[in-house]
Amino acid sequence: MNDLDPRPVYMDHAATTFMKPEVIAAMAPYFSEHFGNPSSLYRFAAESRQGVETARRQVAAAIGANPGEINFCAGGSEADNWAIKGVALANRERGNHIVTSAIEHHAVLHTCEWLERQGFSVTYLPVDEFGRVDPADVEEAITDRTTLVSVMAANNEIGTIQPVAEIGRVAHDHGVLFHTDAVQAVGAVPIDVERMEIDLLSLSGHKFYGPKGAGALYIREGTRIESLIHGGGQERGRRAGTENVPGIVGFGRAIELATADIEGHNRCIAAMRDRLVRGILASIPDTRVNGHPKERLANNANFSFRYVEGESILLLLDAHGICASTGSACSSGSSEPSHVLLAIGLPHEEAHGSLRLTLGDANTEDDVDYVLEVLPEVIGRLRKISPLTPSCARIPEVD
Ligand SMILES: Cc1ncc(COP(=O)(O)O)c(C=O)c1O
Ligand code: FES
Repeated sequence: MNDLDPRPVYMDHAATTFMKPEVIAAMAPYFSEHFGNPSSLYRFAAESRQGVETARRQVAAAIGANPGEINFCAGGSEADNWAIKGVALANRERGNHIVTSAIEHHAVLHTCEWLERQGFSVTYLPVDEFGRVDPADVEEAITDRTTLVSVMAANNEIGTIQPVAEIGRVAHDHGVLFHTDAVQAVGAVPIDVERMEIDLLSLSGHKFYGPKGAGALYIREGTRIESLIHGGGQERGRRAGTENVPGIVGFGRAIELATADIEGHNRCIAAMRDRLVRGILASIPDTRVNGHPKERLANNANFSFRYVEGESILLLLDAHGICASTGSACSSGSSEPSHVLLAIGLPHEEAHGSLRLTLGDANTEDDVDYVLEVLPEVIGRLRKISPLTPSCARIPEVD
């Protein structure tokens, strides 16, 4: 970004995405002319009802489900809470044990911790150095008291894709339900709930160019699950509250667009990402790439730069108009760096200097060039002033 071009270089698509014009266009009439309450009986409200049902079909088609198995809610966090608390509470007489992984999103981890405080027991599986869960570990962790396995489809920080189908098979071999948080995977990894043996799957619209505050939980027909939100009879009595009709309509259109050509989209994004990674590794010494070399989201690049601190990197990048993320957490008041980076075995110092760049439809090759121009300078400047930098370290040249 310079004085002539105030557009930021946005490389934080894992945090959220802009909304596609087609999505905004699909939503627009539901803010104005089709404002009826889908539950109302007069004909005027039928447009709203149809908007919701069209979206339900679009979501179902995108993941290989039946429309009746799609339940709209307020986003990925609610879907995760619903899946885990809902299954744990509904199946209490069968058991009180849940198996999950150490690198789940906090919407899963904090939900599991809450359940532990209510008397449930949770196994947090370790991951390997690339962030993969071993299906054999899932099998070993399952006991006759286990009611749910919850392992994310793809990790939001390091982009690692899990062997979801294998984990689903293991869970089902033992008669245990399988939930996956697919918030980061939808639109990037083809999802088929039948083939992958998934019973519950969390989705969030704002990660695939849809609206924020719109999400869904796929619940396989016949699954025993409690509701979290009680009240009216919306969502066939499973999730009360007047529907966010424009949000649901946008969510449906966005998932349809995001899953139309996953392979072609990934090819294009991965080409940019790979050039970015190569350029960074070539120009900044003492750098490592975190996550799986192959089984990773096409748009994700996660680095650790030794001797520097992630939040300082972000501040300097921000001063250059670059939006990115870090796994370090000073500003949030926690002195602990990312649980994901620690779980893949990074020493504390390296986990502190992490940077996540996630590409998407907002990016061009020029953006990659710009980051490749700015980042070595930023890291060089920080290493020069860092007390951690040894005198023998090679520091990128700073003007
Ligand atoms: C893997 C994962 N799960 C859940 C969430 C929460 O989704 P939402 O922001 O829609 O509540 C996120 C969002 O960052 C995520 O990346
Ligand atoms: S110094 Fe920032 S998270 Fe540790």
